[in-house]
Amino acid sequence: MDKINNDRQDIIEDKSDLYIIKIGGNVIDNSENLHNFLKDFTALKGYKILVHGGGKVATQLSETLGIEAKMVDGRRITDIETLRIVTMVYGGLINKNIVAQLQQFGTNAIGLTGADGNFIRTKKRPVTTIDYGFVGDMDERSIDAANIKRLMDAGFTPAFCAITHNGEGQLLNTNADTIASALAVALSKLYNTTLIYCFEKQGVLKDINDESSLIEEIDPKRYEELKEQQIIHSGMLPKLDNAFTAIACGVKAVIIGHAEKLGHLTENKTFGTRLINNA
Ligand SMILES: Nc1ncnc2c1ncn2[C@@H]1O[C@H](COP(=O)(O)OP(=O)(O)O)[C@@H](O)[C@H]1O
Ligand SMILES: CC(=O)N[C@@H](CCC(=O)OP(=O)(O)O)C(=O)O
Repeated sequence: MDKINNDRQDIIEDKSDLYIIKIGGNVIDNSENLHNFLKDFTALKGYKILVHGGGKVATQLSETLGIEAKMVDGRRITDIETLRIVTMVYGGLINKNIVAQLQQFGTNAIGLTGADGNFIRTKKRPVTTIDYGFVGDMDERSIDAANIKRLMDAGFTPAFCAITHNGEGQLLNTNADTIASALAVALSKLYNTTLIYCFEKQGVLKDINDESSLIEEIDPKRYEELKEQQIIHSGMLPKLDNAFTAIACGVKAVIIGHAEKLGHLTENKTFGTRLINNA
């Protein structure tokens, strides 16, 4: 075992397998699908971290409260009212329900924002032509990998929501795909890390309306072509950008696939779209 010199603390490299699994808002919104997914998550052996979104639920609550939900390039414009809503929805309602269900299945989950344990510190996105409000951006020092490892060594399974903090008392809203990718990169220094994006489709599709049109592998060149042909658009663009960043920065494998297929990993079978880093 090698000793790694981490900025914040010295830690021992483990190099066990670690799965970082992100679950998207459309699955969370369906209680049966979420339940099945959490059961499959529990069945997966080894070290695991869950990251969840919940954008769909936050949008619904905003609208119920008469606050318009505004997204630009897949990111939510987060004014102070919206920050209150996302904190309640992601950090409270969704996170605690997920933790309770994981406990029911036997996973000793601990529900976290980035402020808890100071595990994820971000910086408020600077105002340019667009003011995103209380949105937090990550950098290479944002994640405290050493203390997350300690939590897992103590037997806990972290379940992160999409709320972070700036270390000066301010909570910030951070895209859950980005959190999953940054966690995977930081923890890949310590573990053999696989990043899995689970959502409501079979993976990256040639035709978004045809679930049988799965693209099984994508490399950076193919990604550029698919973008040009507008086969990939909207929320899939930041997801793939995050996924390619992860694989270029030491993450062993990245999979994008249907939440109902997570159980394939327990049987050592793959699923969805795999990213190839041939850069
Ligand atoms: N080629 C594609 N294949 C699959 N989904 C795509 C594709 N292009 C765009 N999308 C869209 O990307 C969405 C996934 O992104 P997003 O909504 O951010 O996911 P999540 O629910 O995981 O946060 C899909 O629901 C789909 O509408
Ligand atoms: C800044 C920003 O956009 N944050 C996201 C966080 C939630 C999220 O990522 O949820 P899904 O994975 O379900 O899309 C948002 O509020 O929508």
